[in-house]
Amino acid sequence: MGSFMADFLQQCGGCSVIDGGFATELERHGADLNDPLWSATCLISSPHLIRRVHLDYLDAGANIICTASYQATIQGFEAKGFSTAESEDLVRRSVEIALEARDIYLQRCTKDSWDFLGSGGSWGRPILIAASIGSYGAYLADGSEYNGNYGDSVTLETLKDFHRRRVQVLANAGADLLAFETIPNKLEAQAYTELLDEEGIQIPAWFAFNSKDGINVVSGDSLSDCASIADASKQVVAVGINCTPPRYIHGLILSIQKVTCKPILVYPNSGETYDGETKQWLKSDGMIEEDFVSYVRKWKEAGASLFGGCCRTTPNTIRGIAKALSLNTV
Ligand code: MET
Ligand SMILES: [Zn+2]
Repeated sequence: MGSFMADFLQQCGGCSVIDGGFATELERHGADLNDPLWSATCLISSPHLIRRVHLDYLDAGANIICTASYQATIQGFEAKGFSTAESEDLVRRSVEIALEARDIYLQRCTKDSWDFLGSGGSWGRPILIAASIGSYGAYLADGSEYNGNYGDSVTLETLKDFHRRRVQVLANAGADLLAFETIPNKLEAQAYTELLDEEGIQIPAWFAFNSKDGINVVSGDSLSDCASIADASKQVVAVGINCTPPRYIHGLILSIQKVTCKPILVYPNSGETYDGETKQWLKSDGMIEEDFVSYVRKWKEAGASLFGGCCRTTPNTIRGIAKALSLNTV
């Protein structure tokens, strides 16, 4: 795993572009995600829309696309009446759709190379498929991915048992890496590193934590402790932050850097906050997309090398980031 990310970043010219908000982009296209499976409900009802959103992000310049599996759990599909085998197929399908999108995109680039060269000449850029894994809190769908409060009855073993089969299925489905996202506490980070090891997972992983105060991860656990757990795992090839307001990112990068030399990734949300009761996103700090993109320079200076967006960011955000990085204006 040692040089996986270094090699990839080198092929990308030093920095790489991650995609933007996936679930919220499905919603913008009209998908109804008011369901315990959230975006994963589209694996059942509208795989074409999933493929479309992946393609939109590739067209916008992303080097890494994250699959629709964030909230796709075997337990969640079983609760809807699917058999275990069908549930595992649906989880696997999330990777297959992303692989299809990459194939379609690359074929189109070969055929329409004129358009492609016209759009910035990024022909042949490397593209990775990251199999998304949301936290146990995301499966509970009760907001606990934003407070990391699982209660005393949830132990390291509970979390390992919960995640084990999905991690195996996703790791064997053809993805290039596993993206553990929105990790709310130390216990879950520890469970992931142990699982990667115990299951002999053959592909690398990244760990992305979330914060709501700009200092600690959302549970209140220390970010340094969390990032150190990631640093200690040979399988982990990048560590960072996702789904966190842009204004906190700079400081968080600096604290991650104190405990790891691994590449740092950041893919913040739009800066709006989600109101679980009204199920609406509220503008909180007047962040507009141009501001977000202009922050990339600061984040790069602070030491991050993979940049993208999370909830409520769009292909436009990603186009802005890709352009800024390719023009070396950041
Ligand atoms: C709540 S964070 C969601 C992350 C996931 N990759 C998505 O964009 O849908
Ligand atoms: Zn998000």
